[in-house]
Amino acid sequence: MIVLVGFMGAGKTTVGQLLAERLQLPFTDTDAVCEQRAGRPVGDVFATEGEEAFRDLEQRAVADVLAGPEAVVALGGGACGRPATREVLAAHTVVHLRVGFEEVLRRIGGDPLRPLLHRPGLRELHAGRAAVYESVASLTVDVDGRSPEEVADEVLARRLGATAAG
Ligand SMILES: Nc1ncnc2c1ncn2[C@@H]1O[C@H](COP(=O)(O)OP(=O)(O)O)[C@@H](O)[C@H]1O
Ligand SMILES: O=C(O)C1=C[C@@H](OP(=O)(O)O)[C@@H](O)[C@H](O)C1
Ligand SMILES: [Mg+2]
Repeated sequence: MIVLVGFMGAGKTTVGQLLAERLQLPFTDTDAVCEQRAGRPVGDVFATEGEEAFRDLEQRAVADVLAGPEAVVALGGGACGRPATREVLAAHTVVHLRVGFEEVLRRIGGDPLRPLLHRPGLRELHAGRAAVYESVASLTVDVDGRSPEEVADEVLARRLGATAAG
């Protein structure tokens, strides 16, 4: 598996789709799996059942997807908060798409569909999560100011380089 982690707006979903096309692998987004299982959008689950209920649903979705057939997988930005998820990730190639806080605001500052964006303390959440992403990542790619294609190219070049080096 190639698993993409990083903060909201890093481009996990966008770059994941590109990578899957280039590698001719299926693409799975764990938010989409959660929405399918819940029968409604992520924001609705947050609003009606609360964040912890969403995290439970997300933890199960991630575990199931990572136990399935080979794919490119984009996680939701908060999925690595669960210790069980961090443990499962140890068996996979995990790429941290590292995005700066200002870039997050430029990309998705106005998006009403991401419930956490509109909470106080977003900058602190961004800073705190960076260490968590780094703790699970086999590879970190900086994405600020770069197109999805450029980011996908770098992931492929560095991943293949890492494979060739053993
Ligand atoms: N490299 C990029 N440069 C500019 N905008 C991007 C880039 N990657 C993604 N975006 C845009 O940023 C937003 C968030 O991208 P998305 O793939 O949903 O991120 P994530 O899944 O990490 O939250 C989308 O509107 C997307 O079109
Ligand atoms: O960072 C987070 O806690 C979240 C990120 C979202 O996914 P993206 O990272 O794909 O935006 C989605 O799972 C949910 O809104 C919560
Ligand atoms: Mg996404």
